[in-house]
Amino acid sequence: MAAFADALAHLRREGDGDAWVNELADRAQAAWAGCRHGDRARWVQALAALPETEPAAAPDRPAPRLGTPVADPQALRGTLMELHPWRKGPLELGGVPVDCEWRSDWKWDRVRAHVDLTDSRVLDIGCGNGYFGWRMLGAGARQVVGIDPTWVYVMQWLACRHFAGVLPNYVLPLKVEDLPSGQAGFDAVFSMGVLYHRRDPAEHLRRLRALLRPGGRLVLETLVLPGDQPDGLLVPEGRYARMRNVWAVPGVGRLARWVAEAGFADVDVADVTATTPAEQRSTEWMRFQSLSDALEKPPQTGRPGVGPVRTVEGHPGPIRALVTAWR
Ligand SMILES: Nc1ncnc2c1ncn2[C@@H]1O[C@H](C[S@+](CC[C@H]([NH3+])C(=O)[O-])CC(=O)[O-])[C@@H](O)[C@H]1O
Repeated sequence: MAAFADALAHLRREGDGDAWVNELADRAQAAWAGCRHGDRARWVQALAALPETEPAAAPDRPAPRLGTPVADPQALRGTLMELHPWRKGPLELGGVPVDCEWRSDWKWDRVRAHVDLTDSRVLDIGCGNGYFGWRMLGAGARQVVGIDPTWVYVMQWLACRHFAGVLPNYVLPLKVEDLPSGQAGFDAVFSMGVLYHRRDPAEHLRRLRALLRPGGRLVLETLVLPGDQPDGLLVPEGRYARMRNVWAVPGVGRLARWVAEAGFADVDVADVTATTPAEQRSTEWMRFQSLSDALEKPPQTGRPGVGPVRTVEGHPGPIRALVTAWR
C-alpha cells in the first residue's frame, strides 16, 4: 500500500543513511509484505475510503486533533468503525471524536510530569496505534518510532497519518524481538504495558538498555503488586484479569531491582496508580469486554472497582508503576 511505503521512505530519509534505521525499514517492509491477516483487505479498503482533508495536526491535546472536519462525519465514523477495536485514545480524526477503550491521556499526564522529550528520538515498544507518539511529538520529541505486532493498530495509525499528514510518528508492524541488533542509539525508550507480557523480564530490560544511547532514558510502565508486597512476585498460573499472556507481576521494590540489575542507573519509581474501570472501559469504539468484566464484583455493591479490588481470578486488581532510569 502506497501510504505505508511512503511512511517508510520518510523514515529512511530521516535516518540519513543510518544502517540500523535502514535495516529497521527493511524488516518493516518485509513484515508488511508478509501480512496474511484475514481482515487485511477490509482494512485497506477502509483506508482507501477515507475522505481527503487538509492535513493538520494539533497533537498536544488529550484527544490529538488530526485533520480538519470532513463534510460527511457520519460516513467517516462508519469507515473508521471498520478499524474496530480502537483501544488507545481518545483521538479526533477529521472532526470525528474517537472514544477509545483507554483514557490514555490519563497515563500520559502521569508520564509527562517526569519526562523531558525536547528534541529527542524516541522508541515506543508496544505502541498500539501510536496515540502516545502524537503526544510525544506535542511534547517536543523530534521523532517517535513505535513498534507493535497487532495489525489493526498499524491500520489505525495509517488512518491517523492520513489526516495528520507527514509527521515523524511511526507505527511499524514489528515485535521487540524483531528489532535489528547493533547501535540504535535512541535518546529515550518507552516500554509501557509490555513487560508483563514478556516471559523473560530480565532479558527484555537488557534489550531496552541496548537500544538506548549512553545517557539515554528508559520509561517503563508495568503491572505491580499492592504496596504491602514490595518484594512479592505473582506468576499467575492461568489468566490475570482475563488476560492469557501475563507472565509476571512483581512488587515495586523487586521491579526497581530488576531495572538496576539490567544495568540502569538512577532508578526512580515515579508513579504508582491503580487502573480503574473509568480509565479502561468498553465504548462504542471498543465493543468487546473491558476491565470491569475482569474484576470481582463485591456482593455488597454489585459494582466492580469498589473496595479492595481483586480480579475475577482472585488476584490483586491491576496497579501500574511508572519507572524511569538512565543508561
Ligand atoms: N513482543 C512484542 N513486541 C512489541 N509489542 C508487543 C509485543 N507483544 C505484544 N505487544 C503489544 O504491546 C501492547 C500492549 S498494550 C500497551 C499499549 C501502550 N504501550 C500503552 O501503554 O497503552 C497493554 C495494555 O493495554 O496496557 C499491545 O499493543 C501489543 O500488541
